[in-house]
Amino acid sequence: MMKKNNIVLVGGGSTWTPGILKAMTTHLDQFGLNQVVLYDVDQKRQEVIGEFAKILFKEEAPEVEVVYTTDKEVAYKEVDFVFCQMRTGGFDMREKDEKIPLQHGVIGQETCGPGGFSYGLRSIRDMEEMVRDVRLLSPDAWILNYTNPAAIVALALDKIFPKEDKILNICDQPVNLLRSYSKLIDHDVNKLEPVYFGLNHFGWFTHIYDETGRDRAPELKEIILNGGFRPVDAEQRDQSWLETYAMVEDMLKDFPDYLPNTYLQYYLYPEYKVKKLDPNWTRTDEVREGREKKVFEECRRIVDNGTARDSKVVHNDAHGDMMVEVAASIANNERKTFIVMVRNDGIIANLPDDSMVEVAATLGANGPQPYAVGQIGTFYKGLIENQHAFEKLTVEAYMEGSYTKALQALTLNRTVVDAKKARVVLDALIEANKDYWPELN
Ligand SMILES: NC(=O)c1ccc[n+]([C@@H]2O[C@H](COP(=O)([O-])OP(=O)(O)OC[C@H]3O[C@@H](n4cnc5c(N)ncnc54)[C@H](O)[C@@H]3O)[C@@H](O)[C@H]2O)c1
Ligand SMILES: O=P(O)(O)OC[C@H]1O[C@H](O[C@H]2[C@H](O)[C@@H](O)[C@@H](O)O[C@@H]2CO)[C@H](O)[C@@H](O)[C@@H]1O
Ligand SMILES: [Mn+2]
Repeated sequence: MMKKNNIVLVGGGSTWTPGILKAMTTHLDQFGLNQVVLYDVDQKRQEVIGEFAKILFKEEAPEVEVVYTTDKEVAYKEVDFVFCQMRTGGFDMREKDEKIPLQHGVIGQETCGPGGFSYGLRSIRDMEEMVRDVRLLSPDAWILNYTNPAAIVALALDKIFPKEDKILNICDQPVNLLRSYSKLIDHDVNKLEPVYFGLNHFGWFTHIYDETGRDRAPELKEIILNGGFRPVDAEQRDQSWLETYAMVEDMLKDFPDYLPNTYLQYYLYPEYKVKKLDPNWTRTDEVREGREKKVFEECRRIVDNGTARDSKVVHNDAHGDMMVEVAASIANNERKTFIVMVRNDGIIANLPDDSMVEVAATLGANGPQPYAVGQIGTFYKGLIENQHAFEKLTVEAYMEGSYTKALQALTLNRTVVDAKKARVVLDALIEANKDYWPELN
């Protein structure tokens, strides 16, 4: 009989939580549940989503106990899986991460460049605390992390907890791209086998094999070069995401070797993207007026009506499916393939062992078993080594409280480059983050 798991969702008041919970109710035959706990530091957000969760599970899976709390002792007690998706500082701080760099003529983005650096220094602190708290009450739980910037969080956790073998950092962007490719070639996504290398939000698909062993990447590149690229769920996307996917065509024209992750646009075309971005209206504004508003209004409506059966907003997108399928693959030792972050240790032969690379791996009860990538070409090696140096210096700046390392990190980042600009942006971010960052001297 399938094991029934106790899980906790950290960042239970997240805009993604309803979709993840819905995915849990549709995957109960793959991932058994006994108890779902939602934990958040924000009682108000947690209550809205928590009351929605109670209704959803009462209707779809009444045997599962649902609890929501702001008490860590309740949240982390005897859990099998921690799904972590916190946002330290909330959307107020995301807005500053995006707008402050843009005010200085530099890319302002949640996970890339100075914005990612800024968010990274906030996330590390809370993520470290979460791991320590979880380990006190659930020493054997798997910690599945989605908190961004996942690249920096993954590297920091690897440095702070080098012996941990039950923390896995994952991003849903590769699977979203894979789903979008599958639509372009009208092929079942579950029958496509990707070969992928890079860092999080900084990688490339080299091959997309189908079940006959044929590589569909050349065909996909042709389709995108001739007809552009749209996400699989284009109808639900805001304009900025459609523009982001469209940039894949530009990247392929310039660098036709591989299919790029969408986030590479910020590193390859920083000047072009800065001109396109508006320092007074960024992705945070779009999310606040769009997803956040819709999700909370819908959850309140469901709570008022006492039923979630008629809900269209709380849908089951790639994000929720992947989170549950990852947990199921570990819980049932399914050894399915996912693209995840792991310590390099020779997987990409000519990159530093201590980088946290994003590659395809089978996932089972003993964790990820990555597929070897081998040597990568000079252009990709150069880009990744530079980005890894940025990530490593960011983590070291946090751990050592080092202003110099922070300045080095930002100067190295391809979205900044100029050291004088790096200093101005860093000083502005220090001021904005004084309630969150360690002191940098
Ligand atoms: N890995 C990926 O590919 C991926 C995909 C989507 C979202 N995310 C990440 O998921 C997270 C949530 O995103 P969102 O847009 O829904 O943000 P959100 O602000 O709506 O949700 C985050 C929640 O975390 C809570 N929180 C903050 N600090 C906390 C802490 N220390 N402990 C517990 N809860 C805490 C907040 O109160 C908030 O309710 C972000 O980190 C985002 O970057 C990652
Ligand atoms: O700007 P946001 O808050 O909408 O999204 C930021 C996240 O973007 C990526 O996630 C995609 C995800 O791949 C897809 O499944 C779908 O649900 O949309 C998301 C974006 O809207 C990225 O991988 C995450 O790391 C970001 O947090
Ligand atoms: Mn991501």
